[in-house]
Amino acid sequence: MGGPAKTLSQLALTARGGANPQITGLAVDSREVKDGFFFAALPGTRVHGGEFIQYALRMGAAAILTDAKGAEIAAEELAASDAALIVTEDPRQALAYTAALWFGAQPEVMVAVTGTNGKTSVATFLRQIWSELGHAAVNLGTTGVEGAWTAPLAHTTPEPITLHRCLAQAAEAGITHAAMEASSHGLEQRRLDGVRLRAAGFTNFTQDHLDYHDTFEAYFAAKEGLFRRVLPPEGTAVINIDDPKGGEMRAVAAARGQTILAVGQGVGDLSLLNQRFDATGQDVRFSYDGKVYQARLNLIGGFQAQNVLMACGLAIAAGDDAERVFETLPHLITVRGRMQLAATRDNGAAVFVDYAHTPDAVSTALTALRPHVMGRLIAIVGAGGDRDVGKRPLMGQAAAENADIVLVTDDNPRSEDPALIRAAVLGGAPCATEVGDRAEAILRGIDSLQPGDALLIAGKGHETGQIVGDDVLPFDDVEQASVAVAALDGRGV
Ligand SMILES: CC(=O)N[C@H]1[C@@H](OP(=O)(O)OP(=O)(O)OC[C@H]2O[C@@H](n3ccc(=O)[nH]c3=O)[C@H](O)[C@@H]2O)O[C@H](CO)[C@@H](O)[C@@H]1O[C@H](C)C(=O)N[C@@H](C)C(=O)N[C@H](CCC(=O)O)C(=O)O
Ligand SMILES: Nc1ncnc2c1ncn2[C@@H]1O[C@H](COP(=O)(O)OP(=O)(O)OP(=O)(O)O)[C@@H](O)[C@H]1O
Ligand SMILES: N[C@H](CCC[C@H](N)C(=O)O)C(=O)O
Repeated sequence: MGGPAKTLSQLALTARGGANPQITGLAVDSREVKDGFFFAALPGTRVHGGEFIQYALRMGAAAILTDAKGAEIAAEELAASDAALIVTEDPRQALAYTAALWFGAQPEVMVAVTGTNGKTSVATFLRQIWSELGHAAVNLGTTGVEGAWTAPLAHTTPEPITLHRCLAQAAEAGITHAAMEASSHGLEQRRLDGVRLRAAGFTNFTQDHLDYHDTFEAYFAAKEGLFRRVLPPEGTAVINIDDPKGGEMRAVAAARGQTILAVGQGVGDLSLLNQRFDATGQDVRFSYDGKVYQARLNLIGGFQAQNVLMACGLAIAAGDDAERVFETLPHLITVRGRMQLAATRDNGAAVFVDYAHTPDAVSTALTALRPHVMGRLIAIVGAGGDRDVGKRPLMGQAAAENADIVLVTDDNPRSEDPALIRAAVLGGAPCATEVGDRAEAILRGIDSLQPGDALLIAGKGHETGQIVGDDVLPFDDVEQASVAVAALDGRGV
């Protein structure tokens, strides 16, 4: 994949001294370098990639891309080598454009969506809409590549080499439409800079990832990069103007000359007017271009209507007819691990699995379940290890404020002591019950369900493993829920 060797100049790169070798492949990790490769030695969060230039040269690298620091670290080895050297202030951006040129093809219609919560949901709904309209479509993000062509992904927004390899494979497989998620890490690290977008969406902005971005301002600046840098001026920005940061994002996009399509509740170009909830979903009324529409959504959770409207806005912005887009809405199905009905007890009580792993998502998910539930709302929450520590008590608080009963349990403790993470979550939910073992928490939560009650198991959604230290132990909330219901109600799974 990537075709035959290309010279540096074919990749729009200029090396010091004008060297122009043939490149046989690209690598961002020195351990993947082979003879004739281009190695991007990037400044890292733990170490500078310049430390691995010596190894890459030994493996036969024909060209090295780095910044001044990387060139300084490997000055001696570079001087002794005849590999071409490209030094730039922003090697991550250069890598993104190089990967785009190397792999060449991208699906013809590409859009991206950013925001703290809702990216996977919007991208998945958009892919479903496109598929209903007859387009060969995929969505790419936290749940991998899904749709007419599938592949696993390790990141929500893959690094440029993986991303462009994947886009080129999708294009070669006949995929014409792709909706991708733009994570703040991905934007900040310029992973999307070489992607040709027609439209981009902004869902919302609340607390997450402050372990990486340090401040809210830096976190927002990363997200803004989608409209400030990646989406071209002729693209359409689909903005949720209900979010307190929506106005700011709209101003960034407008200043760049992008067309704005505002989505909101009772305001905006695509405006949600009413919602009526029942046990299996909701009926929605909305307006677009001066006309009022009504549609059935077989989706649980009021916020999913906002995500659906954002997906509609992106489909329209990317070129589809609005009336035809709206006709697809009754066919949309639950996104894996997002307000997914995992099991139902014999007494009718329902168990939902959801990926809420931020304070706002926990409160949104629980608030959204209320109108679908007659009895009590029980929540199981936990927070991930090696992630934003500030969000832990806030997640506990969000659960305590919006559920009738809360159980605090483990969610990917990674390298941390799970008891300390639980203690931090319990700090915001002092009345909660602590049950470290997640399977036991699920069993106890389900055991307590009475007729009309519902249980929300938050945090892991589609995930299939519990990360403890360096081990990934098989664990699937949906599976655990159905096993527990079967055991308690005396049926086979
Ligand atoms: C924090 C973060 O985003 N790190 C990403 C970053 O790596 P880094 O800066 O930490 O790398 P490093 O370990 O300091 O090493 C520096 C450089 O040396 C290279 N290296 C390292 C060792 C070696 O032997 N040889 C070598 O060449 C590395 O490939 C790297 O380019 O650049 C790497 C290459 O592009 C990424 O793989 C890596 O993602 C790591 C694995 C990661 O877990 N990222 C997560 C946090 C992430 O990106 N998450 C987002 C957000 C999800 C969400 O919204 O919830 C996502 O898009 O998935
Ligand atoms: N529009 C929304 N507003 C607030 N919360 C939402 C919204 N959409 C989804 N959520 C909550 O966030 C959770 C994660 O949703 P989703 O996976 O779509 O977001 P994401 O941005 O892709 O997250 P990540 O990048 O971390 O995977 C959902 O399970 C739900 O609890
Ligand atoms: N993309 C998010 C997912 C978090 C999911 C939750 N289960 C956790 O492990 O904290 C992250 O890596 O921060």
